[in-house]
Amino acid sequence: MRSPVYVALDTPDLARAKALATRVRHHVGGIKLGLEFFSAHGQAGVHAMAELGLPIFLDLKLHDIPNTVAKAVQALGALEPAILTVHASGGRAMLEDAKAAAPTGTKVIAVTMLTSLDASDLTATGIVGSAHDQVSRLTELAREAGVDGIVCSGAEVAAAKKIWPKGFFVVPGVRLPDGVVGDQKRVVTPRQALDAGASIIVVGRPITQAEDPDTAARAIGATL
Ligand SMILES: O=c1ccn([C@@H]2O[C@H](COP(=O)(O)O)[C@@H](O)[C@H]2O)c(=O)[nH]1
Repeated sequence: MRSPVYVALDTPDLARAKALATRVRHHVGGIKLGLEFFSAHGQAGVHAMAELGLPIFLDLKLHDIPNTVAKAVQALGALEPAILTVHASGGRAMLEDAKAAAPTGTKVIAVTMLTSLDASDLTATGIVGSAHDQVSRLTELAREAGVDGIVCSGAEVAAAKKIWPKGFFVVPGVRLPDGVVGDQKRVVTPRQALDAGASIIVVGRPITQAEDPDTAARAIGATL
């Protein structure tokens, strides 16, 4: 069975991304390419990474008016990513149009509340309620809009799964108990995320910044 761990290759260096992916390929289920990589290398870079044969999660977190997002999704279609992210807060029409514009095999996943935010960040942006309330609200919206699932932290995934039992749940902000948290605020361990209902977990720096990335990836896999 394929590992539920997707490694986030957050680097603008194509050679480094390829080298990292090659080292950890037997311990992960796929690779996640985000804004840092895509801004540096665009579609050509994604094609180059796809040659490694692992599923590609294109984490661009699209967020704009429905027409613009739909056209962007269409333009990305040739890449046929396994997973593509948009922001749930873009609204129902944007989510519906993103899903309609995506290739059949691509899961369109809505980011609810970034794992780098906590309750005080919500308040500062004028959002009423807890992280749990916000994720629940946006999970319901994503379900109604017909996308395939959501991104949330491991602290909310069980509640989100109750709202949407058939949803696909992506959980970043994952750390081993003694791990460096960095800019993440809502963090759980890989095991906790999966036990709570994550479909896949995203792990970046704990693997990519490790002295020995394959040992780090293997160590995370051993806890699952
Ligand atoms: O809410 C979110 C959505 C996406 N991410 C992305 O996941 C990885 C996490 O990297 P770490 O180094 O393991 O912290 C990164 O690419 C983010 O862009 C997220 O962290 N939270």
